[in-house]
Amino acid sequence: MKFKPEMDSIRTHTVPQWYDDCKLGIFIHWGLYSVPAWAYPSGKLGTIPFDERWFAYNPYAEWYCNSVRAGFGPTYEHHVKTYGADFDYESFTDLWKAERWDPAQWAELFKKSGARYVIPTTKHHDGFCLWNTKYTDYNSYQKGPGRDLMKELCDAVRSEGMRFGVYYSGMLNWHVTHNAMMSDYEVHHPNNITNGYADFAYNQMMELVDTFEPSVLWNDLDWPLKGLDDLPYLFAHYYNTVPEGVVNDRWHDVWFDYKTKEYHRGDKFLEQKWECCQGMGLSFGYNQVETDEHYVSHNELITLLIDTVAYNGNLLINVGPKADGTIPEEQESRLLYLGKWMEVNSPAIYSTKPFSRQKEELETGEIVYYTQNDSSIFLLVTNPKAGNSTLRIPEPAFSCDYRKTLGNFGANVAISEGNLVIDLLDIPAGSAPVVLEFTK
Ligand SMILES: C[C@@H]1N[C@H](CN)[C@@H](O)[C@H](O)[C@@H]1O
Repeated sequence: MKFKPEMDSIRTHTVPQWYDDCKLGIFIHWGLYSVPAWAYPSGKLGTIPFDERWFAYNPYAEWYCNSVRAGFGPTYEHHVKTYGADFDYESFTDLWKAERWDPAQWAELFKKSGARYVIPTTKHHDGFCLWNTKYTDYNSYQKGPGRDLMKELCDAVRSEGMRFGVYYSGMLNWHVTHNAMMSDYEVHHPNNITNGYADFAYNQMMELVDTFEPSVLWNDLDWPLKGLDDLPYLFAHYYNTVPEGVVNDRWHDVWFDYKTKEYHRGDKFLEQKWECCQGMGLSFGYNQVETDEHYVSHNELITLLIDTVAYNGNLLINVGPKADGTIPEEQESRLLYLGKWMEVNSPAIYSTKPFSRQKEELETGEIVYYTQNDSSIFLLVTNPKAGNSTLRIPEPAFSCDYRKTLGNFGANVAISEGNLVIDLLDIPAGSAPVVLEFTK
């Protein structure tokens, strides 16, 4: 066995090339919370104080259970009006049928989007498990849909040639704790800090490793504090079982292969591999209250990917399916649009590395990004003007030869008075970002 259950051994693990190259993944938040599918679209994570103003007005629809437990606020009021004050969260198992779910359709759509890995919630904070786990009957095989949703999805994803990872909420389990969490402190100090719960989480994570041999272990928030000593055993077993496996950074700072960001991007890493996750709207779980206005636009989604890849990151964009197993049209439309763009422009995305300059804002309003591979430098122009326009890039970061545009538009390129001057020709109105390739 290459890895021993000691941190010195674990620290020898490096980020596998596939993870660095693939750049785009699909996150999926699907569970009991998809039945009520209701949250107050209060605002983006990071823009609202992380106190009652966030927790009682939580825009994350997958936090429905906790928002109702608050006992006040819009979600609580919606729950009482819609289901009655005595309707407990676990009763949603009787209403969740997934009657229109076709995992092959999901996998086909994700493949078309250009994504190369898929990470579904196997168990979110509510504690309901989406696989036939032997550690609790509170799962989708014993209750609700009556199916091993993760096995079916894993098979469909892999049959499309994509990698399958698993999200697991190690720290929180609202099937075990019953008080509302109304502060960051309470979220990180739940009262299920028993050794028994730590063992439960460890056993379930080991079961996920042995059952699915997932390409990514995506733990959320933190790991049970009485289970931290278990982690070297978990990581060693995981890496010995899945040699190309990769682990995120939400394990109480014990270890990570890559860093994560959620919505709020702030200062981006460059040397360290990282991943940004967010919904297309303000929520991960499907929120029936959200309309198209809450979602990033089709072109903003592409810019989000570019702004992540140019800084050495991967974008893990979330899909929040409806309880019946269909994907909301607004989300499907954005994934297909992204996929059409990737069909033409993916050479500037897949298997690239950050360039010496990542982004610059031009006086004419365009924002230009750079990526590179061994033979080319790519210049990606977001929000290009319609028709013909001229970009002037002062003190250009390179002097190599212009090769071609990636797409159906023209360009003339020259160096003039120390500027890289690019005439963009025939850009359609509302165009997605356009890409020019230069030969090193
Ligand atoms: C990906 C997101 N992570 C946060 C915790 N930071 C969760 O609270 C949220 O529901 C979602 O799963």
